[in-house]
Amino acid sequence: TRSTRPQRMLKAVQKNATKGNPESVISAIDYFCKNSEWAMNVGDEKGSILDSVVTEVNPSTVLELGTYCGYSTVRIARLLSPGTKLITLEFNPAYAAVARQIIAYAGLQDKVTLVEGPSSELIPQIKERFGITTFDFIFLDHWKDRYLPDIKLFEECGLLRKGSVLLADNVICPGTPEYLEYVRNSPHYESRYYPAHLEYTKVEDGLEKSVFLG
Ligand SMILES: Nc1ncnc2c1ncn2[C@@H]1O[C@H](/C=C/CNC(=O)c2cc([N+](=O)[O-])cc(O)c2O)[C@@H](O)[C@H]1O
Ligand SMILES: [Mg+2]
Repeated sequence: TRSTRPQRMLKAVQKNATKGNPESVISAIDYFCKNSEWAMNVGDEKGSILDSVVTEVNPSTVLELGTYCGYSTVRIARLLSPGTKLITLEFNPAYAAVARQIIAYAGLQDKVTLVEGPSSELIPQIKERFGITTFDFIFLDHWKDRYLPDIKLFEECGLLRKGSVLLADNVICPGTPEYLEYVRNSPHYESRYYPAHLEYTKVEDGLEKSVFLG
């Protein structure tokens, strides 16, 4: 049967990137998406903003929602200080299988815990399963209608502390209007929009950074 786009993306990484070199994996995926097939990775422009926020926060505990092929997982994990690991949630087993191989190709498997399953089920289990009390940094890039219910789940499960940073992809395109309205109007968050473009296109999109105020 015909291969899937994630499988073709993995082949492009194995062909064009250098094993153990995260930068070359990122470049190989961006090249694939610009020259072969568009794919819903955060991309290079928004990826640079992601890099700067991760560097600024320098988090000890990190959560990503929506691994997909692991592009943003690699971007984040490559910046974490030694001994820090990130947890990434992905409920599609086929995507998770590709992501594990791309993360391993980058040599970052020891800095990543990929958990297969839906965020709604996994978020309430995180404290006991991974010994995490609160997250310093959370990257949201899964189904757009899950952003709002999942941020409320973070609050209910006590996974946020004063200063926790949430960074959300696609707040303009495809758009997450309910989430934006919530974080921009809630007295419990200080929110800021980073304008950019939808990955590999000229369409407007951007990232919303929201700091939990307690
Ligand atoms: N509740 C959940 N728990 C765990 N994993 C979950 C989940 N919901 C979705 N996922 C996974 O997260 C990824 C979905 C991303 C949706 N992004 C998108 O739909 C998207 C679309 C465009 N676009 O259309 O231009 C551009 C973008 O940057 C995008 O992120 C997929 O890998 C999916 O399996
Ligand atoms: Mg996205």
